[in-house]
Amino acid sequence: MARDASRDPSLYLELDRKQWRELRESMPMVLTENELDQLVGLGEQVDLDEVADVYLPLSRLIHLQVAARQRLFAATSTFLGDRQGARQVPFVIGIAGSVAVGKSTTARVLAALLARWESHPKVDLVTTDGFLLPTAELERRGIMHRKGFPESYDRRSLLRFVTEVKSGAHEVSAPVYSHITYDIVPDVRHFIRQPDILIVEGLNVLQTGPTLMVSDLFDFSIYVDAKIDDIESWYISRFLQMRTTAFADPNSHFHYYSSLTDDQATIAARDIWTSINRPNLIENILPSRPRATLVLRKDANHAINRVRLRKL
Ligand SMILES: Nc1ncnc2c1ncn2[C@@H]1O[C@H](COP(=O)(O)OP(=O)(O)OP(=O)(O)O)[C@@H](O)[C@H]1O
Ligand SMILES: CC(C)(CO)[C@@H](O)C(=O)NCCC(=O)O
Repeated sequence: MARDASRDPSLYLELDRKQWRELRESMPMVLTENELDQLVGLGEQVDLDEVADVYLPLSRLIHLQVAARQRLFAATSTFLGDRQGARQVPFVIGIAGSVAVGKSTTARVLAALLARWESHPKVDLVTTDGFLLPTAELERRGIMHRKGFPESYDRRSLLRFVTEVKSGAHEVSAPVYSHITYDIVPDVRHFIRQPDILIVEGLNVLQTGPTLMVSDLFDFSIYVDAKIDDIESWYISRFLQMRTTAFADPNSHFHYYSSLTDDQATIAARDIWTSINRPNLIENILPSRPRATLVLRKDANHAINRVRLRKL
């Protein structure tokens, strides 16, 4: 059996929440309860204690790394004899993890905290959903049932997009995905204009391959982790809740599900989980976990109680 590098104690530091929280040092709490409520997704349970214990130390670590990374870029610039002097290169953070694990909430909370630093106030967030192939193309390729798998994305466009942002392009745009229509929104773009920090959130962003991939451009990466059975139950309960929220919209691709009973909806959700999202987690997402700079591990109640940091 292949050796699992993530078990090598010399590469990683495992900390429980109490140990991690001490690394916050004097970072002030900069979010109010109200601001936090706007950031937390359906079914997620981040509270101000978790922001203080988990996200503030993380914001401090990333802030230190942004400064260090600028010095590294400056070294290359000196080597090249670049007379313009070093420019600020956007710092790119990848956030990976299963469907329904809470990546987008993590991304939004982190973006809000990082934007409070004076030295890097402009933080942008994109999700790789926008780089899914349009439904018509997924159908043409016969892979509608593989949505979220690596082959369902336009990976070349995603790589080009992040490369352009990092190269300092004045304006770069990404396509936009709608969970309501379950498809790319025609003629709508998300514009990014020279951010200090770009967060790229998506299931498979930590994947590597024989060619250059978006993961090669990350300066820091986070994997949001939990037990598979816990994520399944979060997926199912979010699905049940969506009957009266997102699915209730007559335009929703899933509108039909809004009229299902609890039992019927549970069966439907479990079927989607078992046939699409779980296999993707096992085959593609979990194997990318050892690569993450930081793993945030959640317990069944969604609380982040363990952190694993790659120190080398
Ligand atoms: N079918 C849907 N209809 C409407 N909204 C949806 C649907 N599926 C997911 N969402 C919402 O879209 C956001 C992102 O969900 P998505 O499935 O892309 O990611 P996820 O991996 O489940 O996200 P997360 O890890 O943030 O829970 C979440 O806030 C979720 O509540
Ligand atoms: C859009 C993705 C792929 C990722 O966000 C996901 O939410 C999705 O639609 N997965 C396909 C199966 C499902 O509807 O859960």
